[in-house]
Amino acid sequence: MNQSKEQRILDFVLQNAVRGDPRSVVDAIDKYCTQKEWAMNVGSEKGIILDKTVEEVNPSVALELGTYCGYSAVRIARLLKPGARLLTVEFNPEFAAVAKQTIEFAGVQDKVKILEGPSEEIIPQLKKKYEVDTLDFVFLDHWKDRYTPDTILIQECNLLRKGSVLLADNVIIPGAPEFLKYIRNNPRFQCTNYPSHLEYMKAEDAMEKAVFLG
Ligand SMILES: O=C(NCCNC(=O)c1cc(-c2ccc(F)cc2)cc(O)c1O)c1cc(O)ncn1
Ligand SMILES: [Mg+2]
Repeated sequence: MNQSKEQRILDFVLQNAVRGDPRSVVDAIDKYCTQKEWAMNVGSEKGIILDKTVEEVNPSVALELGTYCGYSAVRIARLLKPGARLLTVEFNPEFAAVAKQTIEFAGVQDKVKILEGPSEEIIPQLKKKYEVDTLDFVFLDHWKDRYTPDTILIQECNLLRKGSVLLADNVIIPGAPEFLKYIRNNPRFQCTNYPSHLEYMKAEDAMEKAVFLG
């Protein structure tokens, strides 16, 4: 049966990264996707914006929507303090299976829990089933037309607290125009735009940070 691109990326990580070294896993994926096949990881340039935001927030509980191969889960988890955790939601079972192996190879599996299923089903389970009180940090990187409904759902489920930080990937390409309109016109969020580029390409992209004001 033909290997998927995501399987090829994982194989490259297993062959070229160092087990237990998250940085080497991130670098191996970036190398493969630069030299061999493009893939929708947040990438190294936007990855620095992600890193800085995670370091600034220093979350105890972080949520990622859209795990894909686990690249950003490894980037986030490697920066978490002892006892902090990342919950990452992936709808696609093949992606989730690859991400699990990437996360384990990087050695951050104790900090990361992959939740398989549609975000609209999982978000309402976070408090009771996954023992979440509030989310300190949310990275939105899943289907771009889910950014707005899931941000509304997260608020309806009372998962944000004063100072919770949302960071959204791809607000220019593929684009999340409705999300930008929603979040920038919502007085309960303080927004900041971070211009960047599409992963592994020259095309312009950007990330949007939104701090919940309570
Ligand atoms: O999360 C799910 N898909 C990936 C979302 N992410 C993207 O679509 C994405 C796309 C691009 C992108 C940019 C330019 C281009 F020409 C093609 C793709 C870049 C990115 O950085 C992304 O993050 C998903 C799957 C599924 O089956 N069900 C529910 N959700
Ligand atoms: Mg993305």
